[in-house]
Amino acid sequence: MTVHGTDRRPPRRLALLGAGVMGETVLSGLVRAGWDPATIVATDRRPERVAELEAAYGITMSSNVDAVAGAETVLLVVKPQDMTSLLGEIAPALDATTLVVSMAAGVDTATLEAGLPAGQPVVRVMPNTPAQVDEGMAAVAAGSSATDDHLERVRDILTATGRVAVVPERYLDAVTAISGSGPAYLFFVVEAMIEAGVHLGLPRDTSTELVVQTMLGSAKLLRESGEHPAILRERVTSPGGTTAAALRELEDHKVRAAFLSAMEAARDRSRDLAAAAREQRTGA
Ligand SMILES: NC(=O)C1=CN([C@@H]2O[C@H](COP(=O)(O)OP(=O)(O)OC[C@H]3O[C@@H](n4cnc5c(N)ncnc54)[C@H](OP(=O)(O)O)[C@@H]3O)[C@@H](O)[C@H]2O)C=CC1
Ligand SMILES: O=C(O)[C@@H]1CCC=N1
Repeated sequence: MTVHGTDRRPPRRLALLGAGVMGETVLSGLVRAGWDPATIVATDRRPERVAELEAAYGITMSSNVDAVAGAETVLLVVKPQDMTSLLGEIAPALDATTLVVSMAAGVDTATLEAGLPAGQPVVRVMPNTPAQVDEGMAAVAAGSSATDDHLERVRDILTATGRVAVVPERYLDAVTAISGSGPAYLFFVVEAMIEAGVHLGLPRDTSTELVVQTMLGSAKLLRESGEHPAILRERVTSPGGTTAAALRELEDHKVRAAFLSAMEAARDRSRDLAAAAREQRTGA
């Protein structure tokens, strides 16, 4: 059921604007963590998406302007390219005390603040999709009017689905390249290893199980041992053995350098998105 207005419902604690992949990741995590769906209102552009999310989570879907009216916290989870117009749409409807949290790659707090009423508290977040299984990694930076209480509120939302680091905003393009986009690189590696297993003659399901459990077990070993990855790698690499033969190929193919270039490209793309958002704003 789509409800507009504020009649006889509990106070809206959270408005989530843009319920795509990342928006649903946050939404589902909060509901899993026990947030009352009646205190969450979300929006999306596509009517079929609205119906799907109402049915799945029992939350209210609304228009952007109705959603932000009276909300304590507004989460912006639209693509960077859609941010300027969304800010323009909601700015007149925001209460002065409402905390605005952006999860968009690139778009900096100065640009967000410039599109909102003066003094509006803003926090920028870079989350990632492993939050879907409560193993997220999010980094958070405060805008010029955000207080420690605002950061604490954002931390409460994000710790429902994983870990949170508060960082200086100048780190966020690098964070985006590492943990924001990072799951995609690891899925890419997993995909390549599964294909390699098939190439070596393993049935696809056997190869998949071997690779996925190896990835999970290696991550757990890293976390629980606290050892440097180079030490753990050395422990697998028997002198003159199979691992040394494989690692030699990875070095010959410059895989380490490729990772560095890939993450520089992601960092640079984040900067480009920021510049485009600034231009959109000043051209608006
Ligand atoms: N996916 C990820 O792993 C991560 C994403 N992010 C950030 O999260 C944001 C969203 O990314 P993602 O979820 O992947 O993208 P999606 O395209 O899946 O989700 C964005 C959603 O917002 C909707 N939307 C666009 N404009 C509006 C509007 N004005 N009002 C309401 N809804 C709107 C889109 O509709 P439509 O389909 O019609 O465009 C879409 O459903 C991005 O800024 C991205 O940088 C950050 C970290 C990780
Ligand atoms: O690819 C992107 O732009 C978004 C930001 C980080 C992960 N996904």
